[in-house]
Amino acid sequence: MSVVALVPAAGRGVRLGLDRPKALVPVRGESLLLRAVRGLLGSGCVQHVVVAAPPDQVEVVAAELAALPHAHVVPGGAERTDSVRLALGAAGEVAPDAHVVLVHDAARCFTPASVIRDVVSAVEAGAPAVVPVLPVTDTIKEVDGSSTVVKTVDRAPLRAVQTPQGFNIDVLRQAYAAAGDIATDDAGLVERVGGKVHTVDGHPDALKITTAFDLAVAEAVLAAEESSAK
Ligand SMILES: Nc1ccn([C@@H]2O[C@H](COP(=O)(O)OP(=O)(O)OP(=O)(O)O)[C@@H](O)[C@H]2O)c(=O)n1
Ligand SMILES: C[C@](O)(CO)[C@H](O)COP(=O)(O)O
Repeated sequence: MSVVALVPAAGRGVRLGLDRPKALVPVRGESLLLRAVRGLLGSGCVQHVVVAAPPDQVEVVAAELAALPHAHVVPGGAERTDSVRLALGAAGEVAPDAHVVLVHDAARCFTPASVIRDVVSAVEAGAPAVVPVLPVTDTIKEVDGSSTVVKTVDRAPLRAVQTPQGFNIDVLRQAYAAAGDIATDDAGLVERVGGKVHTVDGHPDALKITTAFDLAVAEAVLAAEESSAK
């Protein structure tokens, strides 16, 4: 029995606006993707990784990960959901004994190992689907089409969702088999087929690198960590 992680990394990074796919963008000399895959394998609870690469960059991505054992690369799709579906298909061949599957954004490459382990432990303890979450800290308002506030939403029960999201592999396969549409996250597909999704504590370090500001914050935090370690 093993744990396989699927890493959707086929996005273009339009909001980051650089000259290459976001997963291949370096932070202090190492790409987001290399950091994400190494973090999964280094957590001690993931045995196989399947990366969904931009279809025209499969060889570049494979070369990027060549030094890591147990990392496989497949072409991704047009939407994140398509990329995960393709990686999930390949997982059956790469890790036929997998009982737990994680789905982890390459763009959340600073996720602490403790979060990865907590998600895996919760699935192994019997949860069909598990997501790491953080409380919402801003005031949230609903607005209408003319940018006018309709109401202030009670934020107490709201949570911001991170990755890795963990699943019993049969549950995720069933959700993807039933899904006729895309979703912004994988647990959303499990919800649509009536599956129960559990939560564990997320971590601020598991932020998704989306904009140039996020990248600058990551650079600054790593630089500070490196200089305090000297
Ligand atoms: N067709 C796609 C789109 C996204 N992703 C991956 O899904 C994760 C979360 O997506 P996001 O952060 O939105 O990345 P991009 O789609 O690249 O960003 P943008 O929307 O700015 O282009 C990323 O690791 C991204 O590479 C993917 O594998 N396949
Ligand atoms: C999966 C995810 O990272 C959870 O927060 C997020 O939904 C991805 O969304 P995106 O719009 O594809 O960045």
